[in-house]
Amino acid sequence: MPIHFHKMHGLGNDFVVIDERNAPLRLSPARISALADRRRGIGCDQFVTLSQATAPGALALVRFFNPDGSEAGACGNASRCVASLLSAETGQSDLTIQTRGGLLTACVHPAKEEGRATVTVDMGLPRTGWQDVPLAYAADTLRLPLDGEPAALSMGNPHATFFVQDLAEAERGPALEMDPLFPDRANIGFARIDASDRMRLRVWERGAGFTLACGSGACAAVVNAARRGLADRRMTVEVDGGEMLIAWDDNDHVQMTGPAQLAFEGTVDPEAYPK
Ligand SMILES: N[C@H](CCC[C@H](N)C(=O)O)C(=O)O
Repeated sequence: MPIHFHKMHGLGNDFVVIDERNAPLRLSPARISALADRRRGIGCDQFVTLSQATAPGALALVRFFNPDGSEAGACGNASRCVASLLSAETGQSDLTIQTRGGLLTACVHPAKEEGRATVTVDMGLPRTGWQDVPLAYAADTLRLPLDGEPAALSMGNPHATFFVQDLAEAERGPALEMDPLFPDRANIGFARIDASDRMRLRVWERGAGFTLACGSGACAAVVNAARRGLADRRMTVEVDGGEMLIAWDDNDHVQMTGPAQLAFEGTVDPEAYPK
């Protein structure tokens, strides 16, 4: 049976969003991977499903899948996109979504253009324990025992941030994702601090490769920079696809503000893809 999907993006980090709140689809990882394929499927950096929330007050349970079929506990850019969809559906500008990483509240700012919104998501508390990331063994998450001494934390998904002068170092991303220090693999960020309130960031995403933007990676990079005393708690993060504003508030929650854009809608028959 053909199903409806939204194709959306946040700063070029792109998503297929499927609403299965009324009819659970139970797509297998192989099928998600096939649908996410850019040549043989619809193509996306993350495949996103909305199902019935189990937490009171949440509008949907939102799950994020990488093109390799693995599941991520958090995705900042997709959270903004889903919030804008649910806001259009309900008329609410403040809303809550449930993710594997926890409950997230979002504020959808009044749209200036059709199909494009600016959204702030409270991405919650960064978790800096070595078991939170997780790491394979106890180590200081402020300076991991790896060449370049990245800092690591969880935003609901694992991130390591390297502070570099030259973004060409990002070519180390693929090998670092698989480093034995990260039993669940990790998203690997390379941040160049350009001013106390500005950084340039590239992220090699676990299960997805380089993307034009990584919201949770931007949150992690700003928190890690502040923890290391390298920059302010509020920064503009420039990624390949544009800019996000990240603020690590006094209550330690991380607020992420950026765009959410609808590209197109369509229908697809999942049965036509390998199981
Ligand atoms: N693009 C996403 C992150 C996806 C993370 C995923 N690659 C993982 O395995 O954790 C973001 O905007 O936060």
